[in-house]
Amino acid sequence: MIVVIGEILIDIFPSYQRIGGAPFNFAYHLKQLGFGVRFFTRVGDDDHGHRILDFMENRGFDAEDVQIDQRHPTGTVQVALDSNGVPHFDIRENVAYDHLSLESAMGSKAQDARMIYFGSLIQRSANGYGQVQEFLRSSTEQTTCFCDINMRPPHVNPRAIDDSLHRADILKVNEEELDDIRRRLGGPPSADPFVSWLMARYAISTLAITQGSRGSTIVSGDLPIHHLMSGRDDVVDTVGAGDGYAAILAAGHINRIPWETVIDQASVFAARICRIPGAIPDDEHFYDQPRLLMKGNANGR
Ligand SMILES: OC[C@H]1O[C@](O)(CO)[C@@H](O)[C@@H]1O
Repeated sequence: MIVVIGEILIDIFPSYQRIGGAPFNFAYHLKQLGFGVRFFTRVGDDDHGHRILDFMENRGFDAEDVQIDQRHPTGTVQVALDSNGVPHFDIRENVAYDHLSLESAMGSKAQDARMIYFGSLIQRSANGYGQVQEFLRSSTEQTTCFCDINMRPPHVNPRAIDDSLHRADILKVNEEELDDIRRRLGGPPSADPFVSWLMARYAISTLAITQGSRGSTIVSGDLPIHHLMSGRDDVVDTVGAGDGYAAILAAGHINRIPWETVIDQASVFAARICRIPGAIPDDEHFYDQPRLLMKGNANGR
């Protein structure tokens, strides 16, 4: 079982609306790939919240894991796109997910999950920070903690970043986020020594760095593995590309697929997410190929 905690929200683009939020996007992909997933989140008792609940129930999520907040609205984000489809997010504050309670998750078997995914946006509020960190503290040693730092200034809580890095076994960041972390922490000024320093300081076993249309790098063990892209074509928007990448990374880790294969598949999947509006596809056949490719491998790691 993979346990995902965090926000779900409505991405409001200039001419369409999509369900989003990095934890939800991640959870959705893994569920479609055939993994057992529980997703703990919170929505408002409003039209957006009802739409989200209907959607999740239709796609087989457990509605009991979705709290309904009577006082705060469902999270929304205004998304503006530049000419390359790269988003600028204007994220509404004090919404339902900021008031998530993980009490029911802590009272269940969720701490025994094989993997827990968490991010940093939900930790912008004192409540979200406290809940996430308490949940992580109560997890067992066997659980892999997958942390996706989503720096969305000004929605950044520096203490949450530091604590989250301490909890992370697998860390996924983009290159701007890595720079931001470097500025906050100090450490070696150049890229490779900083990565080694960061991984040693926080006992991170695997670090993935996405570099937009230029590719990505996975560092796990001694050698970094690079994947170079030859640019992206047909981009609608890049919203959720990193979340798709993270989902394939998690699937590859769980099924012990060699990182060389994982990085290729994660890159292909992220590029496909860029060709659809928003972060998750409508077409259920979207997952046919990755579902086959990400099924364990006898020659795996
Ligand atoms: O963090 C806010 C934004 O990030 C995303 O999750 C994509 O990674 C969007 O769906 C959301 O609006």
